[in-house]
Amino acid sequence: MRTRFRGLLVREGVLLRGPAGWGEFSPFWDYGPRESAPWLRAAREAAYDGFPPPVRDRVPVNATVPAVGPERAHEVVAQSGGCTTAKVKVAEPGQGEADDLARLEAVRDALGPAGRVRIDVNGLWDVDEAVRRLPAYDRAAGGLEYVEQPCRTLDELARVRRAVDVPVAADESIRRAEDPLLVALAGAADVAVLKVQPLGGVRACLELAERCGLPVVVSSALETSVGIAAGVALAAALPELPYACGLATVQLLRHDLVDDPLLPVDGALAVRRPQPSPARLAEHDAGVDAGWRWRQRLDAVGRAAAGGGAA
Ligand SMILES: O=C(O)CCC(=O)C1=CC=C[C@@H](O)[C@@H]1C(=O)O
Ligand SMILES: [Mg+2]
Repeated sequence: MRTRFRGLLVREGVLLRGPAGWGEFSPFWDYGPRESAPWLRAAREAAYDGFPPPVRDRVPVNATVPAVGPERAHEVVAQSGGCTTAKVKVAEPGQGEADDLARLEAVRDALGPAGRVRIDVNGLWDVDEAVRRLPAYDRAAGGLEYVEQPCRTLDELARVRRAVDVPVAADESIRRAEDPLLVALAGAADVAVLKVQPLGGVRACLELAERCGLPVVVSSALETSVGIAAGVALAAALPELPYACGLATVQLLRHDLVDDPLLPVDGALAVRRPQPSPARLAEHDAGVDAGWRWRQRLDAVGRAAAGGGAA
């Protein structure tokens, strides 16, 4: 990673190759075998089944702004490849409200008045804190498009949604839920953030999108361009795509595995599936120890996916 994101400085994963192409299996290490089973299904879909046909050939994307200082936040937006929407991380442990507000002001300044700004709290506020803070964040951002996962539980999201004017998007409440559809039933969100790997693949997400009835923002799980291509395939196949997607995250990585990475041009990603290059695969081989850890993990997740194994 270029900057610490989600507490991470290094991203690891496995690529699977099958008759339909390459798939990426890269669950974060805090996902156990059972929770990682959908991630494996997503990689297998990419490798063995391929993706459903697209209905568009470009996917508008947002710049993703980590919990950095205002100067750096300004640069991230200015160098984002023409993105007119930015998602800003807030509520970083160890930082305060003043850090968030300064970052939001810098992002609005970089985007200009026509840009859109959304924030991601990753569930770190309680209801009172969300209701108290959101008006100031809304002002500093010059208007918020939505707040992603302001609190942890569905009940809390629903209470925030009733108390504030800023629309609420659900992310963890969908990707880490036993039943991802509950979010719509509980009236907890205006927008569903869908990530292909944790939700078990492009087709599983299309079905979920149809059943939950909420507008969808497709977002990444910090994959290389191989995994991002699956997110792009989902965004390209959705009947409606009213928001910019969180798929411009290859920029957060220092390296990629393809020669022609999925980076935005004029604020959008082209709908395509870049291939990893043998030279880059060799260069970024994670080594014998990591290889061994991932083989063990694949075995455990494979067992969990087949119906056994630990959580
Ligand atoms: O949505 C985006 O702009 C980029 C993706 C992104 O923010 C995330 C990817 C993976 C893990 C998460 O912590 C984070 C998120 O919470 O949405
Ligand atoms: Mg999120």
